[in-house]
Amino acid sequence: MAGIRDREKRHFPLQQIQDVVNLFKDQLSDSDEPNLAFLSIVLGSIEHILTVNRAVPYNKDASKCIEPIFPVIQLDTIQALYAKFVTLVKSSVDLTRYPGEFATRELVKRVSDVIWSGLTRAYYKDRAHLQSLYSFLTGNKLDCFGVAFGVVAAFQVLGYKDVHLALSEDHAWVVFGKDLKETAEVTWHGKGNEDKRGQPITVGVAEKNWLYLNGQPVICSREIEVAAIVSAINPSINATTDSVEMGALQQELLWQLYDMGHLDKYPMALGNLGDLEELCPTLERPLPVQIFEKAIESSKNYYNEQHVYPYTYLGAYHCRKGNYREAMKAWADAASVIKKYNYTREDEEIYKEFLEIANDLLPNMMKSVAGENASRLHGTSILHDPEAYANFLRFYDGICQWEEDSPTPVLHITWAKQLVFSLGKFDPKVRNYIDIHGEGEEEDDDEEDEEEEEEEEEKRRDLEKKVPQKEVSKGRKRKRSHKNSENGDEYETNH
Ligand SMILES: CC1(C)CN=C(N2CCN(c3ncnc4sc(CC(F)F)cc34)CC2)S1
Repeated sequence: MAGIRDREKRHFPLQQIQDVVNLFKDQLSDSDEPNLAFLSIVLGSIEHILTVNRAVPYNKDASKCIEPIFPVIQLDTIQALYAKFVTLVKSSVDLTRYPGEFATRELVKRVSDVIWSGLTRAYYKDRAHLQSLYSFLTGNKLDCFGVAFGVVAAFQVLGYKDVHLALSEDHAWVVFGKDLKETAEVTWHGKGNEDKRGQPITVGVAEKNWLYLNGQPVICSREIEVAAIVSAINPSINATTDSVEMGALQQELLWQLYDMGHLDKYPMALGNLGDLEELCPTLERPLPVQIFEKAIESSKNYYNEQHVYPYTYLGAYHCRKGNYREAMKAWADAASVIKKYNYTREDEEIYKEFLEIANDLLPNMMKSVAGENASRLHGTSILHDPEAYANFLRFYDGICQWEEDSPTPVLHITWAKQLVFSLGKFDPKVRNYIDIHGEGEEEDDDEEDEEEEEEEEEKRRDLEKKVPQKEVSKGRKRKRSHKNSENGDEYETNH
């Protein structure tokens, strides 16, 4: 990888957002690859000044803290850090020992060890602003994503074109070798899990496993790796405040990448852009819902619809806007994706996502709709809507199917309590308008099936006559006892 050339130098000093957008545009339209380490250091240094170390000028009335003007980024600052990274990587790897054009598993493990050994012993891994090489080079700290990205940037410095970032919805690893056929863990995942660095991600590991998206992760090109560091920008100053400037820079860069087609295969980056557009709409750009729909289309077109987050981005948006019908559909669609997976102990992030939907967002939605007299009296609320009820049942059916055959239980008493609460809010009449078919039952269309259906119906009617006013059970009674993951209590539930 050529170092920092005049191409890069002439953009400095960076004094405003447009300067950074122009630098990225130039890097991305260059015949040569965009320089990942260089771009990560630039973004990390801007983010540091705008969020971590905000030298915020106070006007005379100290109560009004004004947003700092964009920091001036000097070339020599970036050059010094870039040289430090190149020196660290090149001095740690004796390339004469790896003569081939493609990386080997041994070399991938070696480079991962170089990044790994550059980290301070113990630090809070989930802290914000640990995603960039600026953080690595000035604070020796990286988060899980940052380590994987650092390995890919290091291989670019070493001149390899085959090592690329692979991204799932909660993990990152690398692909390498001829036709990118090889995979390797290069970072840790979650808390209290032994890292598996150097190991391949086999079909057996990835199959029906959400952490590896059932073998459908985002396999990045150099341009999508740039999109990943832009998407990983974290504009938050603290739990309640974001840097307006940093958010605006991230939004501008994401639109730049969008226009160049580099977000087409990156649903989460599209989701991030949709969230930014909700906060601060850009004139003559697609609406947030349209962007979230593009993320769903991307998952359908490129990832066999194995990604969950495109639907939870959309559901969360509709919930915030009070579009409860649409939120219910998006969440039912999300559950229709997760049901194909088996829940394992390393899937806490998606578990928390569905827990919040089922036990917080949905109940509060039902509560607020039950309180709305007008829509309730006129029967226009979701409580009278068979479609909403069908999606509600599809949501829970997906979660139950997710749990089935899983090594770790999903549901516990709180889930059951909240289900009863939400279910009870629907108007009983809504049940007469939906037709429930089991999984895989086809709509039969020939004669004898019609008769069979009639006989079935006849039997159901007879049974209902015998069984006074009680819902005729369609499923078998299952006794199940499992740990309440919250406090480890044992208890029994009947399904
Ligand atoms: C609907 C949500 C709960 C809202 N934010 C979500 N995010 C999901 C994770 N986010 C991401 N956004 C872009 N790229 C990536 S790659 C990755 C895995 C990590 F290990 F590398 C995570 C992630 C951004 C924020 S999902």
